[in-house]
Amino acid sequence: MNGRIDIVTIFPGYLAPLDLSLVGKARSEGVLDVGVHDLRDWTADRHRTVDDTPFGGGAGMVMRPDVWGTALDDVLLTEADSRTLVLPTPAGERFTQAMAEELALLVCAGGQIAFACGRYEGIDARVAEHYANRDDVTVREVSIGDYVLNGGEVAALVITEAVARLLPGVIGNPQSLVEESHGSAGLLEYPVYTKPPTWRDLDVPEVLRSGDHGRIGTWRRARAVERTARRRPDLLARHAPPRVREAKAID
Ligand SMILES: COc1cccc(Cn2ccc3ccc(-c4cc(N)[nH]n4)cc32)c1
Repeated sequence: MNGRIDIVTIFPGYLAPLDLSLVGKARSEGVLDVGVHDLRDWTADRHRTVDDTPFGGGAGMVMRPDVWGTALDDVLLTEADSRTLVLPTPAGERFTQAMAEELALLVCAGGQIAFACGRYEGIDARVAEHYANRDDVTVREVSIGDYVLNGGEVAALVITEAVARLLPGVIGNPQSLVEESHGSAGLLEYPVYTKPPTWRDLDVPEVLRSGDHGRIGTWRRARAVERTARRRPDLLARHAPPRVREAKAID
């Protein structure tokens, strides 16, 4: 796997968590290449200006297209198998596990994922437009949820972690990827327990201590369906077997 992830930001320190834990270990072992770049390194003025006032008026400032263009032309690698420019924004398509899998497959194939982390009121819209017009770059404007952050860095951390953990050699036990929520099962995670068997008068469900793996599997699936129905019925509809979906269509 010789793909890579690059992140351009005016707050490189925000991406320090990528030096830690599993992603940090994968980077130090050469399993994954991640580059963090300071956008101000591509400014040409003594004040290292990256923003300006918005055309059409309104509060706040907008990030300049010229600085972003100079930076991204440098960061986007012609030698990569592919180039995907991810622009975090509240106005983006929703980030999902399916998108994480798509991006992970690109990185596995030697592709580059480049994040442009905006601040202020966002990045001049022509930056996304320019790179979307290039036939060697794919642009994804992505939201990590229906809430407003102050910039794209947290979204880049979220997306990078969700993608990196799918890459070969990053997490110790790939089997756990199969069993996870939003994974192939499409249901929420069942509740998990460990020792002690009783804690503050609360007992671990007896079935989990029975050693009967058939019963355990049935219990876990039932808890996952129950939890999904209660907390995320939208996922359950997607997960329902075809006959149930047909029945709903008939109703
Ligand atoms: C662009 O429109 C905006 C409107 C109000 C504030 C901001 C602040 N802001 C700047 C850059 C930026 C990048 C991503 C996000 C973001 C993503 C998600 N899921 N929530 N918030 C927010 C960002 C932007």
